Amino acid sequence: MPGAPLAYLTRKEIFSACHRLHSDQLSEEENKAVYGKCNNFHGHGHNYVVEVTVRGPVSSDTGMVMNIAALKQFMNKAIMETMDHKNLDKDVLYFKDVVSTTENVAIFIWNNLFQMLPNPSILYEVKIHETEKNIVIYRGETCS
Ligand SMILES: Nc1nc2c(c(=O)[nH]1)N=C([C@H](O)[C@H](O)COP(=O)(O)OP(=O)(O)OP(=O)(O)O)CN2
Ligand SMILES: [Zn+2]
Repeated sequence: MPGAPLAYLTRKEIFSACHRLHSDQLSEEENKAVYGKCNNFHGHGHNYVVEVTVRGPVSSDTGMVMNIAALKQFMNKAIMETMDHKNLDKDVLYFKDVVSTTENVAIFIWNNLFQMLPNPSILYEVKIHETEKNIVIYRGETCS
């Protein structure tokens, strides 16, 4: 809709999960050197704060970019049902061979939502606060 106002809509969800940073591509020693305390055998947990942003025209009919109720449902499926109160490395197949860094969790969420959204082109950003201090943003971009 050329000329329609373009707005950014963000919804936040919080999920609790545990993980261990460990790569099968590395030796035990290399894992300890690369991941330090995060490679501890029994793992650790986070309360991940996820912010999903969609971007699109504000419909003159509904006054919405998309219904937050719909975004909430998609995020429930893409995030809460798949990862809340789970062990990412043992309960989520995606992380069987992918290291459960926050970068990869953001990519996983993006991929899930991209497949679910009726109009995936409005998906703009997945932002994850792994801790108070560690934040990752993914926008579906690839390096050229
Ligand atoms: N590039 C990444 N590096 C690290 C990630 C990650 O997802 N991507 N994750 C971790 C660990 O999961 C860890 O739990 C977080 O590390 P850390 O910074 O030690 O956690 P805190 O912020 O709580 O520690 P502070 O001492 O308060 O900084 C590590 N690296
Ligand atoms: Zn961690």
